[in-house]
Amino acid sequence: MLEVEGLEAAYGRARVLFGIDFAVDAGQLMCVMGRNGVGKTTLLNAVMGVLPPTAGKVVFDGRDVTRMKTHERVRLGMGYVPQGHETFPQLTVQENLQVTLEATRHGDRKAVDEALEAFPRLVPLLKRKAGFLSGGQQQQLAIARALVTRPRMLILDEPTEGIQPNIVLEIEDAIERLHASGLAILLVEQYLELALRLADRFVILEGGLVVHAGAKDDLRDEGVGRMLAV
Ligand SMILES: Nc1ncnc2c1ncn2[C@@H]1O[C@H](COP(=O)(O)OP(=O)(O)OP(=O)(O)O)[C@@H](O)[C@H]1O
Repeated sequence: MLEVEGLEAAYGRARVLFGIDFAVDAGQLMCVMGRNGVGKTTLLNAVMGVLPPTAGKVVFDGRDVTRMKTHERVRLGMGYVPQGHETFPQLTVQENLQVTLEATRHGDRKAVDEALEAFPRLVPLLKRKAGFLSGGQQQQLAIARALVTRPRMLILDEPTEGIQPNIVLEIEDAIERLHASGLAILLVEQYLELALRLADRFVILEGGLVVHAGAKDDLRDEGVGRMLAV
């Protein structure tokens, strides 16, 4: 469903990705792991066209999307939730979802209800401004907004980072349910326990390269722990 081939990216002259290869099959949950600063966020930004790659290819559902704009990729079914749970702080929860719906091509109002089913905690907060939500609630809203676009693949950058523990569990449960419902997911996650719970497959980045890749059970290898240890 998603193929990333020889992907390279840079900030000005500073090269960050040096030829990344991996693929995510339909319905699969792929976890991108690695220590701070190895290029995980850069990889997602390059996959989504937020940072145009300097070399390589991104293919989604058989279409080469490497040169497409981010919004065109979203229309094709790539739902992106960047790091830092971005929402419109001055708009209410309802308005945040509505604005996203209006930007979609399908325009089906039921998509808002479906997104809220994934995050029922947001229902009593519909009239509250997003800026007044807790970090965890904002993250739920950010994922719900991506769901309103009816993605075929959800791309999540450290969705539980810096979030209070009781909501972390809710977010993990929601990701697990979305995955169980057949949605493909590309998840950046630093923590081994979470990857062990959710991932089908994983890649570990180091210095802008994939240094290890495998199936969930390979995450128990001793060497993997060393690659992730700070
Ligand atoms: N906007 C930017 N301009 C210049 N350099 C950047 C920029 N964003 C990131 N970098 C650098 O690129 C490298 C990879 O950063 P990136 O954020 O992709 O790593 P990461 O693995 O996602 O780390 P973290 O887990 O801390 O988010 C780092 O050396 C970082 O300093």
